Amino acid sequence: MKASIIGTTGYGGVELLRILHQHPEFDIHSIHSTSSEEPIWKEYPHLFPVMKEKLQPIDLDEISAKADVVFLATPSGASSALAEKLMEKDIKVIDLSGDLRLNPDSYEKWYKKRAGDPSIIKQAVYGLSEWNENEIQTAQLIANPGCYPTATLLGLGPIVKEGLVDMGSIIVDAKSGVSGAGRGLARTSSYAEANENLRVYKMNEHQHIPEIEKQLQIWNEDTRPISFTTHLLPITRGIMATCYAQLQSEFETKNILELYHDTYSGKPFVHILPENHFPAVKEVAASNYCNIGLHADQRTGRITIISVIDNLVKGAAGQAVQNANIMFGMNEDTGLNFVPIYP
Ligand SMILES: NC(=O)C1=CN([C@@H]2O[C@H](COP(=O)(O)OP(=O)(O)OC[C@H]3O[C@@H](n4cnc5c(N)ncnc54)[C@H](OP(=O)(O)O)[C@@H]3O)[C@@H](O)[C@H]2O)C=CC1
Ligand SMILES: CC(=O)N[C@@H](CCC(=O)OP(=O)(O)O)C(=O)O
Repeated sequence: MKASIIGTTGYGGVELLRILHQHPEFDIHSIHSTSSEEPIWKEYPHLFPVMKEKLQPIDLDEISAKADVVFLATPSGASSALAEKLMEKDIKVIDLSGDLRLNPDSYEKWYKKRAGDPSIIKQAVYGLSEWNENEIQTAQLIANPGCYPTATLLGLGPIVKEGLVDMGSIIVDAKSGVSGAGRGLARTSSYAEANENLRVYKMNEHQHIPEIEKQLQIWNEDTRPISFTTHLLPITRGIMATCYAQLQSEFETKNILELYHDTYSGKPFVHILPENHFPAVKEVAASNYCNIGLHADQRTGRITIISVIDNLVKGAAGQAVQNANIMFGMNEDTGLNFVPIYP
C-alpha cells in the first residue's frame, strides 16, 4: 500500500516517517513540502542512513494518481482545502489537524479561522480508534483526534458512557511537552522560557475544549461544559491528562477498574494499571500506548483518572497509522507494536 505525506518537515510528519518506514504493509511513496525540495535527511539528519528521498512540491493530481492513502500533517487552516481536493480524487485521507473535527461554527469560534467546506467536514469520521472502529473501517476521510482530546477521552470514556459521574463536575488538568506546539519557533516554547518552568496557556479558550465536549455529548446527553486547563511542561514528548469528576454514588476503585478493563479488553494500546498504580509520561514515550490509572476517593466521592500518551504517537502519527490500518482491514496494531523507550 502506498502512502504519501504532506507536511513532512513538521514533527507529526517526521513521526509518520519513523512509523511508516518500518511498517510491513505501507510503503512511503512520496513526501511533500511547501518549503523544500531537498532530501528529507537534510531537514532531519538522523534519517540520513535510511532515507535519501527528496521532498516534492504538493501536486495533488500526481499524489492521488499513485497513493492509496495521504496523511495530512499540516496546520489547522491548511488541511481542509487539501482534504477537499483529495476527496474529489477518491483517495483515503487522514488529517492530523483540527480542521475536520468540529462543525464549521464551532471551528470558527474556537480556532478563529475560516472553516472548510461543510460537506467535507460532514464526511470526516472522528478517528478515536478504540471507540469508533466500525465507522473508521468504512471511512474515506478521517479527522484524527487532537493530542489532548485523545488522552482525555480515553481516560473519561468508560465512566461517562456508563453515566457514573455528575456531568457538570468534570475538570481536566492537562499538561503537554513542547513538541506538542510543533517545530516552528515560539518564544514560550524556547529553551530558556520552557526549561525549568511550568506555565498555563490558553486559559478557558483552548481549541480542544469543544472537541472533547462533542465526544462526551455523544456518550452522555447530560454533558455540560468542562473545565480544561492546559500547561506547558519542560519535556520534549508526553501528555498527562488528570481528570476529576464527582461520582453519582459510592463506587470502589476496584469496581471502576473492572469497568475500564472490560471497556478496553482486546484494545492493544490502552493499558489499565492495577489499583494504586498511576502512569508517568515516560512510560509511554515513543509508543502508541495510552496508560491509565484511577482512584475513587471515598472521602470526597470524587474519582481521579490519570491518562498519559506520547503526543506525537498516540496523540498524532501513531493513532493516524492505527486508523489507516483499520481503514485498510489490517490488525490495528500492524507496524505499531513497539515498546516505549526508557529512560
Ligand atoms: N505536535 C503534536 O504533538 C500534534 C500535532 N497535531 C497536529 O498535526 C499537524 C502537524 O503538527 P506538527 O507536525 O506538530 O506541526 P509543525 O509546525 O511541526 O509542522 C507542520 C508542517 O506543515 C507544513 N505547512 C505549513 N504551512 C502549510 C501550508 N499552508 N500548506 C501545507 N503545508 C504547510 C510545514 O512543512 P513545509 O514547510 O515542509 O511545507 C510544517 O513543517 C497540525 O495540524 C497539528 O495541530 C495533532 C496532534 C499532536
Ligand atoms: C504544547 C502545545 O502548544 N500544544 C498545542 C497542540 C495543538 C494541536 O495539536 O493542534 P490542533 O488543534 O490542530 O489539534 C496546543 O495546545 O495548542
